[in-house]
Amino acid sequence: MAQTAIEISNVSKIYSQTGTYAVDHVNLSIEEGEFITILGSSGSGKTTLLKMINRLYEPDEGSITLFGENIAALDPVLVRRRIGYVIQQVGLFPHMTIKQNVAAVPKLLKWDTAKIAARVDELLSLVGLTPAVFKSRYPAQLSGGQQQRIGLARALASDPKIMLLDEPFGAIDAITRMNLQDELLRIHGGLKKTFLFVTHDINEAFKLGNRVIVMDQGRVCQFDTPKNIASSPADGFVASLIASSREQEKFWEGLV
Ligand SMILES: Nc1ncnc2c1ncn2[C@@H]1O[C@H](COP(=O)(O)OP(=O)(O)OP(=O)(O)O)[C@@H](O)[C@H]1O
Repeated sequence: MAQTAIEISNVSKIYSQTGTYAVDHVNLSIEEGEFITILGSSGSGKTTLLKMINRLYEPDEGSITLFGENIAALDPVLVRRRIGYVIQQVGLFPHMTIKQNVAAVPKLLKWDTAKIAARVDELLSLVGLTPAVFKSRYPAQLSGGQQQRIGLARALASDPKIMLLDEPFGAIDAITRMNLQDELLRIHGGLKKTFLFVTHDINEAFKLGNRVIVMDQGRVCQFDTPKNIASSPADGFVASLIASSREQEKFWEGLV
């Protein structure tokens, strides 16, 4: 049986400025190797939940364990090194080449030069960019989609077991986004890592996730397979999300 990769027990986060629960008593158990998507509207607590998993934020209540270890007892820097993190604003280092960007964490970990060079080539190929073409370019010389691929390569560099992806394709055009989704599925299938992917797009969530977490106002409304959620929505919010997606389908059917 697969090991539990992430266990979230009764976790809450209350921002002092507003006094309301951004994340409200969340319980989740995620198995190693799963591709989990977190779906919810703006402000539903998706990013806050993700940031508590890599200790960018601390929960006000509850606990989080990664492979059985409570992260509150670990050095936050160590936790972050064990987790790959990709965000919408990729945040590549502008004055470093693509090679230097991808090599940043292995360099911090003091890998030897030959191992780093081989890893950079391997990762660029994995994300679909020819190493010889892209290695010596700077981030500004890449398209948004290519930068996002580099962000993914950089996050994978030290071979973390868990990848957190916060709307990584949010600012990408529809066609590139579809290609990136397919590539991400291929990469996930080959790597056996646990992926947690945040999106507000129901089609993206249902296409990528083997299970989907639906969030609303800090709470988990449903956590199940796309098929089960589509056939048995747990509450009115989930039902309305599915209904809105079906409305869009009808719109397209009406056009052709
Ligand atoms: N640093 C902060 N200080 C105060 N309130 C915050 C902070 N970050 C988020 N919030 C509030 O917490 C709630 C959850 O925010 P969060 O960013 O986690 O939502 P989200 O689902 O990721 O939204 P989006 O899809 O828009 O990124 C929101 O009501 C937001 O206004």
